[in-house]
Amino acid sequence: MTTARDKLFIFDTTLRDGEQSPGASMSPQDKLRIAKQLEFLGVDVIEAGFAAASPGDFESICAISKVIRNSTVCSLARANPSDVRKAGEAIAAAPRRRIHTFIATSPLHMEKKLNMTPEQVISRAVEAICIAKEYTDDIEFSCEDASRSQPEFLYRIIEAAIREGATTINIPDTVGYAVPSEFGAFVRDLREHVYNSDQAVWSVHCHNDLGLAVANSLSGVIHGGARQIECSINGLGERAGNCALEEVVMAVKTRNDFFKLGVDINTRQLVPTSKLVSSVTGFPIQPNKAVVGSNAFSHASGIHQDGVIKHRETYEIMTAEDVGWTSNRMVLGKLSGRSAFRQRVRELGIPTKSEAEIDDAFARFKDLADRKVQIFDEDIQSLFDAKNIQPQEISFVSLKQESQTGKTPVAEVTYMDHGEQRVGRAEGNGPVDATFQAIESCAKSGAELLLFSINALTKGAEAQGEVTVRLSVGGRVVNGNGSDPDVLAASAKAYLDALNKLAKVEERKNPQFDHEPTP
Ligand SMILES: CC(=O)SCCNC(=O)CCNC(=O)[C@H](O)C(C)(C)COP(=O)(O)OP(=O)(O)OC[C@H]1O[C@@H](n2cnc3c(N)ncnc32)[C@H](O)[C@@H]1OP(=O)(O)O
Ligand SMILES: CC(C)C(=O)C(=O)O
Ligand SMILES: [Mg+2]
Repeated sequence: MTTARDKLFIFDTTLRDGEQSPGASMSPQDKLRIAKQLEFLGVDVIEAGFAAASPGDFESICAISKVIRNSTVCSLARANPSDVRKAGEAIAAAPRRRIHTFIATSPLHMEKKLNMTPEQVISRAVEAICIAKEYTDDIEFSCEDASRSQPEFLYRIIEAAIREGATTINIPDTVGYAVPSEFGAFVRDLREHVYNSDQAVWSVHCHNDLGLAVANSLSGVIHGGARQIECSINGLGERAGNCALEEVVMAVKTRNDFFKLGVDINTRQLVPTSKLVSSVTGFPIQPNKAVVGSNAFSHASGIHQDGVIKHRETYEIMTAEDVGWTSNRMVLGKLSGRSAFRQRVRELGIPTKSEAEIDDAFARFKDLADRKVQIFDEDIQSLFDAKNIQPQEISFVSLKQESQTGKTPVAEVTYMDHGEQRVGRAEGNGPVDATFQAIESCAKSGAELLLFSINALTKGAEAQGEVTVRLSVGGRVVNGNGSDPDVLAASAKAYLDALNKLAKVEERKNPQFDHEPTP
């Protein structure tokens, strides 16, 4: 447990600034799911929305306030009485509740946007804080566009805000204009010149227009003395986004020797939270994204793979498990070496008689990798299978489909499993899903579908469809392919092909593998 002095508060704004990402609008149900996950992750504050923005946002903050118990629930409000009252009403049910009121303080914004004098801006801020006090004693005040504001004006407005009752002072780099050393010094200068600065927690809110949001936030903490960082999952936010929560948290944790600050975040929930936000918003996570990208703990080059196999820390500064991945990953390709190849062969349970046999297969592997971008487990298997081709044990027989607009599609798939005929029938979200569910109703493999793609093998409406599915079970990943003029039949064939490959991996690992059909 960390003490108040050395604790760094994590203020999550995925549901407010995150939703300002063009295209990232979230339904109230989605927001509630994300809020619960953020609470589980352990964030100190959840900025649940902007109550005055719409009746939907108001209701969604109310709903979140009713269920969240361990994080503070916060609503944003402009510095006007009606926004502040709406925010206060929306968060009323939360045991820990905060009103976050803001007004722009840069000459540009005050003159061109607000059309207010600096004195009017100060009195608006003070009035908003005064009204907020009717609803809570946890009040945050933000000087929007602070990094382009004049320090002398900021001293005055911040002093007035704290005097009126603001308990957190947030310094936003609203347009991502700051650079790290300058921003840290800027926050420190404000803290040193505001006479009552010690009566509030100082916070930073950095945007990523120049890709500096995490660096600026950390500088605000280490050089400026801020003790709250405003951030969002996957760095979601207005324009180029906000400081990414997963990055800033792991920076502080991994370099605790330098930061010496406590963050009470359950880091094993970072990847699940990132995946949830990505699936709700439809914003994919780039593979090379720090911490939560699929490549963040993947090693593709032989020298690195060899190092990691010998001693993980040679090329990893965090563990994959600590941020919520199942494990790190060795990706086999043309840059891989013998070490990683040998390890994968063993993991797949492929029997080998000698090092020479592995060397021989490795030479063929390099040749294949020169021609194929990604090498999957079944490609490795096939290097050894070439001499010992086994018949397909699971094979497609026929498919019946019932699809009609407005009705749930139903599929019936007949297939052979080690000599037994199996017939599976199921409904699904679409015809392809119904087909896969029908197979799973018999096969019960528990496989997760990682990829589904269709290509036309020939031109024209009668084109043969080639389907690829990628399945994962217990860390094993295989691809299955199927082709047929009927893309649904091609999909069923591809799924069954992948199940075949999974079964072969099991057979190799455990020769006693039971072929009895599932009842
Ligand atoms: C930096 C940030 O991220 S700030 C948060 C940004 N988020 C959002 O804007 C999302 C939610 N916003 C909305 O739904 C709408 O903009 C509303 C409901 C808040 C306001 O809608 P409208 O009343 O139609 O106003 P509109 O959005 O066109 O203009 C904003 C008005 O607020 C004023 N304003 C802007 N910021 C502030 C502030 N912090 N305090 C007081 N007034 C402000 C503007 O000067 C403008 O006033 P004007 O209409 O008198 O010129
Ligand atoms: C409302 C404030 C904190 C904001 O989002 C910004 O200035 O970027
Ligand atoms: Mg912002």
